[in-house]
Amino acid sequence: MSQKTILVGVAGASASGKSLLAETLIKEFASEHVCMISEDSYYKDQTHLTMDERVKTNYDHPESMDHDLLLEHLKMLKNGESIEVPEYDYSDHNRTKNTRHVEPAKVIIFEGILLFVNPAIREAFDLRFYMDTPLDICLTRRLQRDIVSRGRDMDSVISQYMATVRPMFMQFIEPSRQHADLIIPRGGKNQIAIDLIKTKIHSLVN
Ligand SMILES: Nc1ncnc2c1ncn2[C@@H]1O[C@H](COP(=O)(O)OP(=O)(O)O)[C@@H](O)[C@H]1O
Ligand SMILES: Nc1ccn([C@@H]2O[C@H](COP(=O)(O)O)[C@@H](O)[C@H]2O)c(=O)n1
Repeated sequence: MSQKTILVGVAGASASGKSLLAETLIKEFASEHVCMISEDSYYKDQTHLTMDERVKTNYDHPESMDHDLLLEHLKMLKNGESIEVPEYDYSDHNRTKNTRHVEPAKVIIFEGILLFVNPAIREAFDLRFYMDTPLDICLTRRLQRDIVSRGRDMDSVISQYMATVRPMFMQFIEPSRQHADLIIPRGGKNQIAIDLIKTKIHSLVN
């Protein structure tokens, strides 16, 4: 593909609405080639660990991510090469054996909590957005989502939140907002923000 791929990064707290914003943008660009990749696909392989050990991993610390592979993939997409994105299983706390083949589309939206922490990774994005959603709303949404879709119970969500999710947000994620081009309040249903982002992406694509 000769056309340059625009790489968009959406960061913010867990359950702040990153995926919803990305999915909304994909729908708005209906006829064009836009796709989404989750940073969660780049959690390190944990096949060598037992399930008891995997449960104890701090999934909100940058060390839990294979950011080397993510950076390599960002560079490959920019060079017009396709990538094989690992598939992640939250119930197993591990990558599966499957991958998703992703072609260098016109626009690729990456969403993830730690995307703006590593300088080389954040600089690979043409546009950087940060979801500014109050933490109490994020926790309420995370409780519902993790129990319904990620195989968790209320006690495990709350104890993980207190032990790692909130402290790592304070240490790494919240400070990384300074690297965003645009800070988005009111989550993934903020239609004015969506319209502004669409206009900017259109101007970069054309
Ligand atoms: N503005 C919103 N209003 C209502 N529910 C929302 C809103 N934004 C996100 N959600 C819901 O909250 C949950 C977490 O949102 P999601 O986009 O998956 O967060 P993230 O990708 O940041 O972890 C999902 O179930 C989603 O549908
Ligand atoms: N095995 C795992 C892997 C990740 N998490 C949590 O996911 C959150 C990031 O994903 P979002 O879609 O919420 O942005 C992160 O806060 C991790 O705690 C997990 O619980 N288990």
